[in-house]
Amino acid sequence: MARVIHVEVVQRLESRASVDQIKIAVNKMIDDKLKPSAGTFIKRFDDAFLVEHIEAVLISEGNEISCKNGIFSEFQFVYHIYRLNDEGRQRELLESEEDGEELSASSHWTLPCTDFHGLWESLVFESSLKDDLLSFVETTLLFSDKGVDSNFISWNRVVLLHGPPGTGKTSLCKALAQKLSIRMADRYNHCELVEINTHSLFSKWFSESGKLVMKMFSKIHEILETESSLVCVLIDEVESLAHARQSAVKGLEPSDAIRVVNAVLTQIDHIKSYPNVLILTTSNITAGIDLAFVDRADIKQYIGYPSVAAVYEIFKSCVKELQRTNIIHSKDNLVTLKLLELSSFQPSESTNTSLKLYDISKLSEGFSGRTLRKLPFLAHAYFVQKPSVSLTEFLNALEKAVGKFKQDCEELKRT
Ligand SMILES: Nc1ncnc2c1ncn2[C@@H]1O[C@H](COP(=O)(O)OP(=O)(O)OP(=O)(O)O)[C@@H](O)[C@H]1O
Repeated sequence: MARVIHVEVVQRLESRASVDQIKIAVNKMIDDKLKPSAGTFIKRFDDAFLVEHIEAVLISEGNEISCKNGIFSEFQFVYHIYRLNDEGRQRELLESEEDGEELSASSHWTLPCTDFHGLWESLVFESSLKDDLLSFVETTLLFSDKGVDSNFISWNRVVLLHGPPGTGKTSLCKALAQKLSIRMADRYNHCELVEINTHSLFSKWFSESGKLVMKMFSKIHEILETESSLVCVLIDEVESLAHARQSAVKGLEPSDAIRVVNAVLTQIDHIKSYPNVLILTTSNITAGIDLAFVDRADIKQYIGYPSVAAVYEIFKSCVKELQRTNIIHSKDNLVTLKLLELSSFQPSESTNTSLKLYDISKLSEGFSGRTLRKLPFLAHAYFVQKPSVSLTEFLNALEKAVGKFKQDCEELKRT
């Protein structure tokens, strides 16, 4: 059986080339290249047609794909050719009839969009977490689309990602929506991500806020009426809905609060009946959240702190970005962790810098992804302070930044 390889091609907005023309040109590029790097965007092309029409190509699956030895013939290529929407975030403002004040109730993106381009690839998790999540959701949408009776096989379209702060939950939801819009473009020709701003919903209590929530959801209903549209609704920190409801019940919040929460929950229940909706939720608490629709989520995925291997990959991607921008001027490549393992972590000319980064990664275990992505910046700000450095100098600075960060955390704990 052939293994599927996804070839995601970003066509330039102004390009009028046909799908077939693009497929032929990209296929040739794959054949010509000795080792197209799987999992990273290819942005430089030799072929004039590709330069004119294509922004980037991404080949997913498999790390060691080499075409010269014929391995490619065992794969089946699935092409996803798309253009990136560059309109950015559209805020939906709701206006109070009472005093004309505006409330930013939700944000919308038409997908796939520039804002989330490459987000999926930038997130590093254990083994197959991302692929499993994508397959779960694809199956969910397929079952809904085919009208499988949920009395026989039960499933629903709710995903809950939970875990400590800064571990990439929100980013993963947005990246997942973007990936679906690319991979399922055959089925859905319009895809939208709607992020409900729960915080701003509770920031000010309008007496008519329940009505405003209904107004906001009526637009989502409108999109959902078109079968070929997919709407991904993101509710970040879903526990804030449960908290607000509990506080309201205990009389700690104004009665308007409960009106907003109930309106949101009722609306979620309504839109859940559409087969072309996906509800993505995140939470920083792992204990049960008192909300029925979350409780019934099929996919409850814990997202924890990155392992040493993931830390290494995250740092490696940061180094690559600093090399691309010439802040690190030496072009020496860091090897993959797999290669370090194969060399039994033995120091050699080709592994020394990678081993240094591996040691720094071990020191950084237990940090969130958000902290890890900030550390290279802090390393430069505190310990480099010049426009361009060698990789070794930079790694020394990174090690110091990790030490300083740990010390700062300790001091914070003591105060
Ligand atoms: N596993 C990871 N791999 C790569 N980058 C990560 C990872 N986790 C977090 N990040 C980085 O940290 C940033 C913050 O992540 P995000 O806001 O998605 O986390 P979160 O879990 O939703 O946090 P919070 O609960 O505080 O909202 C992201 O922009 C991303 O760059």
